[in-house]
Amino acid sequence: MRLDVVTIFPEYLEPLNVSLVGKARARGQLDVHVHDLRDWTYDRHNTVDDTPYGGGPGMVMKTEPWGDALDQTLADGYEAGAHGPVLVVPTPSGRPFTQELAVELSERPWLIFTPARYEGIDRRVMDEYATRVPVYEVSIGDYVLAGGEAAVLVVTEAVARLLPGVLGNAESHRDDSFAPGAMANLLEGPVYTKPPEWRGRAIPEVLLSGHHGKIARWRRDEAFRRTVANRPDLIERCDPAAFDKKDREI
Ligand SMILES: Nc1cc(-c2ccc3ccn(Cc4ccc(CN5CCCCC5)cc4)c3c2)n[nH]1
Repeated sequence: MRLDVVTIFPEYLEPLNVSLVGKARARGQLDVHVHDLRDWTYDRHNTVDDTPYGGGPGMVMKTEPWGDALDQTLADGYEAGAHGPVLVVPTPSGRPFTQELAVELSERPWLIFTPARYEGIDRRVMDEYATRVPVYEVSIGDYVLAGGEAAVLVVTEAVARLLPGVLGNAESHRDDSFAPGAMANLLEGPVYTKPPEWRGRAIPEVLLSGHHGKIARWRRDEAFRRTVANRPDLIERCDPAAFDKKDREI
């Protein structure tokens, strides 16, 4: 997969050099290119913003730098043999970024992120590129950030861990909260490791029993409890067949 990011804060994307994404890049599973939007400004102050038409708070990012940057980014990617680009535009007003959307994006060969700052990008930019490539406007949550770069880190990590071979077998995403299967739509339950006792706190006996069926049932019940407590809205999405009443020890 090829990832391009166009930003006025390229240093904000340094975390893409470490950990899971960094390793995937080193292994050649991800080809990441970060571009400074100001490279496509030609005035003395490298201006990327201006006042909003119609008045209102803050500044709006100008069309020309984005147009030149995205044209060049697309041309470079095609030149390098990439294909099927989609634009991923972080915004508070976008569609919710979910595990389902992470899966959809992980199946694309080329993502171009356009994290903005100020009050966002002049609408005509995405109107223009929507005639050429799919544009995904995504929100990573119902809160307002100062810009889109943090969202790029979030989306990139969620997508990268789904790429074949990126997560080791031991870290499978098969049992993710929102992955299909009996645990689908349930939150993660509690996890434990050695020592067997810590500050007078022991491990739930069932986890030491070696009885895999009982352990699986206990984990499902704990996930259910946690979901009821923290995300009751997810319960209605659960598959009732996954919860045979006689099994559940609630
Ligand atoms: N999930 C999530 C993603 C973001 C995100 C993503 C990208 C950018 C780029 C800029 N900001 C800041 C910002 C601040 C306020 C507004 C609203 N404002 C109201 C008046 C008319 C103009 C728009 C919009 C953007 C961003 C914020 N926040 N949260």
